[in-house]
Amino acid sequence: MTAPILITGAGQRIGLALVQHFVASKQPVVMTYRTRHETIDALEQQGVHCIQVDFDNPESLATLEMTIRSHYNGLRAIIHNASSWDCEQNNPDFSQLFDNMMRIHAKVPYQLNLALADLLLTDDCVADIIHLTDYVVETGSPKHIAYAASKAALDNLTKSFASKYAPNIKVNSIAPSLIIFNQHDTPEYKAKTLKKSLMGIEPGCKEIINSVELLLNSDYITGRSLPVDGGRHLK
Ligand SMILES: NC(=O)C1=CN([C@@H]2O[C@H](COP(=O)(O)OP(=O)(O)OC[C@H]3O[C@@H](n4cnc5c(N)ncnc54)[C@H](OP(=O)(O)O)[C@@H]3O)[C@@H](O)[C@H]2O)C=CC1
Ligand SMILES: Nc1nc2c(c(=O)[nH]1)N=C([C@H](O)[C@@H](O)CO)CN2
Repeated sequence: MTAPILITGAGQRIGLALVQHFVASKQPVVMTYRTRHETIDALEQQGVHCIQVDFDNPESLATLEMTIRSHYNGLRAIIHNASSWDCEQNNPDFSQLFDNMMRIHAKVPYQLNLALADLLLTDDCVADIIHLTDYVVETGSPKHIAYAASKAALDNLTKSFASKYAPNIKVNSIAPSLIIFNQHDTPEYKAKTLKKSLMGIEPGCKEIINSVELLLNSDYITGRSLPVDGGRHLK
């Protein structure tokens, strides 16, 4: 029996698309969600193990580790997808914002990678850790300062864990720019954002699915960041 892939923050959008992709390809998957979106019922009916986790809760990591260990003897991969795209404009308490960004984007992946590494080593194939970072790791972001810094920290964790866990576990980042808009995005924001890349499109979750599959199927790529950004760096 193939060991499951663990995906965090998969109750909606990209994480959910990844879960649905793996269900369709018969790859076992276990996911965490914070808010019980209506999607969770359907996933559970399809046999997906959905674990409710709010990583802001200090006990959440120990509880998640215990739950994973009580159900599985190994993991094929961990995909750190959970994220909060928060900004200074919406958070006058900059200290709290910084802590929140660093916790979800860097501290949680750091602690889970250390706590669950032995489960990644039980499979007879090379295992994977994939960090979802962001194009702004390269540039910073004046409107999402703490967010960008925390994603840069996650990108650095990729390098450290790739060295620490080679050759049995590959560790890579996927660094997207626009993949999918949010429901509240205005037409003006969308038009402005589409102009930021050479391709000028909202590509959709398939770009991340394809990138994840590329990394999972590689025997050689590790310690690297896969840019999925429509040529934004050349605009
Ligand atoms: N969408 C895009 O265009 C881009 C996405 N990315 C990155 O790709 C990844 C997926 O993006 P996207 O699907 O838009 O992500 P979302 O903004 O939809 O967030 C993914 C999930 O993270 C969960 N989450 C947030 N905070 C916590 C927490 N404290 N504890 C547990 N879960 C939490 C959310 O839970 P809840 O449902 O409860 O809110 C949400 O379902 C992210 O890492 C993102 O930064 C990077 C660049 C562009
Ligand atoms: N957790 C999230 N991170 C990011 C999101 C998002 O919706 N949730 N969206 C973006 C933007 O698409 C940006 O890449 C382009 O404006 C960035 N990160």
